[in-house]
Amino acid sequence: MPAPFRTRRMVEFADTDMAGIMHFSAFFRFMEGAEHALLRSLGLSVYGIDDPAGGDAVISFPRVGASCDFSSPARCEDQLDIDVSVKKLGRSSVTYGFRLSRDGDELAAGQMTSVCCRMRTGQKPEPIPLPDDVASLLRRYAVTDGV
Ligand SMILES: CC(C)(COP(=O)(O)OP(=O)(O)OC[C@H]1O[C@@H](n2cnc3c(N)ncnc32)[C@H](O)[C@@H]1OP(=O)(O)O)[C@@H](O)C(=O)NCCC(=O)NCCSC(=O)c1cc(O)c2ccccc2c1O
Repeated sequence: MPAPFRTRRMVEFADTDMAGIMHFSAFFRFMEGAEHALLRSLGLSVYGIDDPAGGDAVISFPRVGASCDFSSPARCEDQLDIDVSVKKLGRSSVTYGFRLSRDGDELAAGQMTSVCCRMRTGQKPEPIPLPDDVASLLRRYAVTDGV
């Protein structure tokens, strides 16, 4: 099984709540930031990729699902390791899995699903098949057979 993509991020004061622990919404920001870092590491960008059909539409990845389970609190100035893997590659969708840990101890685990879409101003996003080159790059972090 390939190693997950790993990035590290410090918990800032603004990520915490009045109890001094990281707010649940910040976990989603950390997961999203880690996914964007994974895309950058593959030469892709969160701002979009070229339309395989040509033309000037933007191809991007709106989210259709996100969840996270929280098992232990994180505190201001903790350094969190965020591991990202690709749990599922569908026709147009990508489901990422995330593990957030501190010094090897898991604090939270989550997942997010994005759909590859052609985006046109004022129109609903149009799901399109994942371009082969993008799917091939994402497979580097695939964790299940047949992905
Ligand atoms: C995105 C949609 C246009 C998809 O339309 P629809 O759901 O009708 O499409 P399909 O039924 O054909 O399904 C396509 C594909 O998605 C899978 N899927 C659908 N729903 C779910 C779900 N809930 N969980 C898991 N998977 C789901 C389905 O199985 C199909 O998979 P295949 O692999 O078999 O093809 C439409 O759903 C839509 O417009 N939704 C609203 C999107 C939205 O507004 N999201 C919230 C804001 S987006 C956001 O926060 C965001 C964050 C980022 O970090 C971004 C980064 C880069 C770009 C954009 C970002 C972004 O928008």
